[in-house]
Amino acid sequence: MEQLHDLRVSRIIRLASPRALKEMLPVGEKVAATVTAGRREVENILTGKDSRMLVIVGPCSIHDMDAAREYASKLSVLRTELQHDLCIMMRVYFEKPRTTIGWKGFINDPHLDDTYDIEHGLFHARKLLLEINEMGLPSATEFLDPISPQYVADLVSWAAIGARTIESQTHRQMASGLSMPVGFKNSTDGRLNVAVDAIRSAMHPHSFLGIDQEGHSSVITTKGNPFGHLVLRGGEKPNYDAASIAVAESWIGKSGLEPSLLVDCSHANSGKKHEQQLTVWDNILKQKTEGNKSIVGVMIESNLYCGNQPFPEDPDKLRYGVSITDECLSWEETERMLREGAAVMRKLFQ
Ligand SMILES: O=C[C@H](O)[C@H](O)COP(=O)(O)O
Ligand SMILES: C=C(OP(=O)(O)O)C(=O)O
Repeated sequence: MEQLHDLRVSRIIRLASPRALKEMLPVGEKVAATVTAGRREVENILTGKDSRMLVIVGPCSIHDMDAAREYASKLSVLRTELQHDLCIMMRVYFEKPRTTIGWKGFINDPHLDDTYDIEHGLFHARKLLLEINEMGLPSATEFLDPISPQYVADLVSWAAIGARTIESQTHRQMASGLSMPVGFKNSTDGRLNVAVDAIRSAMHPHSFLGIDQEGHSSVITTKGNPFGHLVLRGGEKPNYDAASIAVAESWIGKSGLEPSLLVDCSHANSGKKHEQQLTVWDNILKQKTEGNKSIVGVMIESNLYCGNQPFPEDPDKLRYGVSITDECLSWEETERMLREGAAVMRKLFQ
């Protein structure tokens, strides 16, 4: 008989189960407290019980554990300093959705050399998330692969469904079972309706195919996620200005959702130019000063040093602390803008 299966599969490597990884890298009390408190903070901001601005800030992607740790230790100090006005969490993105092809993030290819050592990627992603939470700094990430949450989602306080997967039933189902609030991005061309559909879909229970903690394929039945919200990331044109925010508010209002949204200062809102994020941030602060209530948070792409660098032919030649995906603001710029933003928020609520 002719072979009928795996005609285009060249390799299958069995991985350790989620439970086995968690036994190797268990959660301690401090980490559990950080994750839970981070999730509650986001929930309270989304429902208006907490009037601070949520700030999800950090590298476009994680590729170097040392640089990520250094960034996290600086950010955890700033989080404490500005905690009365801003709720700061670190963007810790291990999975990258690509427009066509490209490096798909640390979990997929941690050595940056097409060896796809996913076991290493999952281990070190989990280890870094433990370290960041141990600093008292909650983490935010995008979930892209529907299996990876089983390995790391217990360490995440805010999650995103990205612009490229917002219409995917698989991702909406996954979000319905995630334990943290989930931000849904508008589509890459700027449509809001698909993100609103995603939020409404994820609010409901679903049953679907997934894996359990032992790695066995299973029927997963979820309860629905009541903390879905819209993230404006721009599309064919930016959508952070007051007129675009009014359109978003109307979409949310019509759908009966909580009137809370986040603005991504990067991506199509910045034209992927790192310094443009400052313009978006200033505009958001101006809208807040003028009385806007619906914008409850922002996302900022920031690293130790500004800009980005090409994906390396030789990973040893990488510049330390510089993004290998989208452009990022430098740490100095980030610190300055967040201090200014905190001062604006403080004045508003005095
Ligand atoms: O955040 C990173 C990128 O915007 C996203 O992954 C798409 O990147 P690409 O268009 O370079 O593939
Ligand atoms: C890819 C990202 O965003 P978006 O889905 O908005 O393009 C990202 O935040 O890394």
